[in-house]
Amino acid sequence: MAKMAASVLEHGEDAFRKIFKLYKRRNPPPDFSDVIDFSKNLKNDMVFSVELNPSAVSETDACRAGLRPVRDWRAFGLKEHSGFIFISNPFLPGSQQHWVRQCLKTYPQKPNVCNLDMHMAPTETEDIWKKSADILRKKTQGKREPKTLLEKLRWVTLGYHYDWNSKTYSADHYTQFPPDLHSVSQEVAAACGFHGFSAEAGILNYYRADSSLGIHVDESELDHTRPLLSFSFGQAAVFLLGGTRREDPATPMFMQSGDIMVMSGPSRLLYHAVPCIVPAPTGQPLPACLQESQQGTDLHTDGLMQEVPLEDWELCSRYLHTSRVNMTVRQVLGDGQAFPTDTTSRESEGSPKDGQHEQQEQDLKAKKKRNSSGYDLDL
Ligand SMILES: O=C(O)CCC(=O)C(=O)O
Ligand SMILES: [Fe+2]
Repeated sequence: MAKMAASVLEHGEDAFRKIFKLYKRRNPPPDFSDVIDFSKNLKNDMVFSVELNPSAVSETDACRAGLRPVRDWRAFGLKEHSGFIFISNPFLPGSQQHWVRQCLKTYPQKPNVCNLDMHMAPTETEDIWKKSADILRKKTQGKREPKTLLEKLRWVTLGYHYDWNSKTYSADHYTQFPPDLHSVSQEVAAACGFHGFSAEAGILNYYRADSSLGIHVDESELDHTRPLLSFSFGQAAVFLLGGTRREDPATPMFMQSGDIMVMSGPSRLLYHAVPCIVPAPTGQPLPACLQESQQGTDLHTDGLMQEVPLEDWELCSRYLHTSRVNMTVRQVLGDGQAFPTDTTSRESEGSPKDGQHEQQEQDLKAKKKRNSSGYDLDL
């Protein structure tokens, strides 16, 4: 009770919302000095190193999935958030490019579902990459031109396709989960002690420089004993990890390209949010790990990692100069579990995966209303 009183501040604004607004602010820009940076040598009382299990994933399997040997991973936990594991970029040089291209070129393709499908015909959203590539290549910076479909892409769902309206998954809306993402998720989960993890649903989020993701908890999956995995590429973001109540205070941390987060155990159902994308330092629009060459690596020898042709990478890297892509991977059903026959029951529980994406660039009139892409706007 005392904690509750302390976290609710004057003007009815709670601690999480206050910190969310602080990092979302543009003018003056926020002070990022309290944001945990796992890529640096940390001297932070809240952070501890986590020993992963190097023998859970063979070096060959790790390499097949584009990952360094598990013994070389730098993993961290947070004292206040048991079950939360942060893995600081465990990708092999040159392998992030594969995932970026999958997110921009492959995964948005049918039969996967994206925000544009909510208000466009399937033929119009059939090959977003192809329809955008030539226009994007010719675009001149700073000039006002209509946005391409790739620039309008906000989310893609994979596997069991998340229904943003009912906040449920269902047996009858499933398409094959991408095998490469399934493999990498299985390896990461195993290294963290979760054997037999099965990637069944994915939500990919595409953030532009002014995007944010509102305060929410991911609880629509039916088995919460399975971890939630999150992979980030491109521009860095501030990630806020809160408590079990929406108003609980939140811990800010940077998520940088290649970083992986695992929310498991007690942290599986914690509130979280992404208040902002961090502006890239001037003169360095892409992080160094995305400039590592794929040449000279044996990443592409057995088929899981594909080599990204230069012309594709040019477009991907141009897109990433101002964007961040995040893939969250979920196991929806526990072993032997099935979907309930009446899917409306979860909705009546008041399942709060609300306050989803806020797209600042959206026309102000759309604010407060569910936008046509299926996201709830939060502020
Ligand atoms: O973009 C992120 O880091 C978080 C994404 C997320 O929380 C979600 O998709 O549920
Ligand atoms: Fe989430």
